[in-house]
Amino acid sequence: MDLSEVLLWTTFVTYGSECASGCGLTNSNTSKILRTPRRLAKASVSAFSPAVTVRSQQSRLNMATALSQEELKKQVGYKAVDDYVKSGQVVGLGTGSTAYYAVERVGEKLKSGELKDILAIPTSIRTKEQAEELGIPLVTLDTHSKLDVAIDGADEVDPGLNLVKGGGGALLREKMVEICADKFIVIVDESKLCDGLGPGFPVPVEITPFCHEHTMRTVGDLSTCKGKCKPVLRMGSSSSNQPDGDEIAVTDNGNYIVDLHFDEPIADPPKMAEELKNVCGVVDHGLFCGMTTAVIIAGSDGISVKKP
Ligand SMILES: O=C(CO)[C@H](O)[C@H](O)COP(=O)(O)O
Repeated sequence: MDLSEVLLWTTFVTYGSECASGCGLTNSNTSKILRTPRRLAKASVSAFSPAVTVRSQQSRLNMATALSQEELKKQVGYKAVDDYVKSGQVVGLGTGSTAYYAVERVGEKLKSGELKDILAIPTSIRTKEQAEELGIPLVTLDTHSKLDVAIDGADEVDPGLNLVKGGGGALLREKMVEICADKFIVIVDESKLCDGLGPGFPVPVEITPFCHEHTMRTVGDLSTCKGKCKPVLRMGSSSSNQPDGDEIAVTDNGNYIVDLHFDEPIADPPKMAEELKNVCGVVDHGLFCGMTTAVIIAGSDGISVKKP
């Protein structure tokens, strides 16, 4: 065994050994897996489908892929809590299928007594419900404007640790909470790393329902967007950018989401962030620039940490 194998094995024993049976990959638990990431969509669907009783060799392979990706999410979620959350802290709880495991770990450690006096601020209704089920004491930014740490997933991470977030539709609350944290810890598997934001995952923009078509046009005409992206109004569930319904998707805040589909990497994400923020009718957007304290990345070679 070389060093990377030892690290991977140690990590697996610590964070992943219960995953095959306990990470939630049962049909009754699929609702807890908050969003299926784009690269796993097909694998996960076949793995979760109750109708499939005889699996082909390919779908068994898909099942194995899904399991291992869930293991990776659990590893980073647990590690972020183990490394960064201490008793007495105010903690931001992210949203999504990776953040799910960080929330789970906080609940577990509070129950065992390993963590005490935690106050948590959830970034979505889904996360609030999960935290309440686990008995995690909750507060809001109204009473606690300063957080010690926030932990969340991301849809894309560029080499400068700028992020695209909001695939799960929680970008506004995520940004409001995470911007108030002393440390913002991002947890991803290595499929989320990219050379440039944009082409790998559409950039979500939360807009007011009032005159949303006008706002979409205005966004599409920005210098950083015009001729470079296609704005698509999110339909169906706000927690997925795959159209899965005929109604316009509505966020936890009662707003709509436009997903900006880019073919080429965004040349200047901070400039685009500033342009978007200046549009009247845009509430916020999924570009999280200069916010990251550390990214914990799970890959086939083990866990690594990147800092700016
Ligand atoms: O921004 C988010 C939700 O609004 C999520 O953090 C992001 O979409 C990553 O989700 P997942 O861990 O399920 O891939």
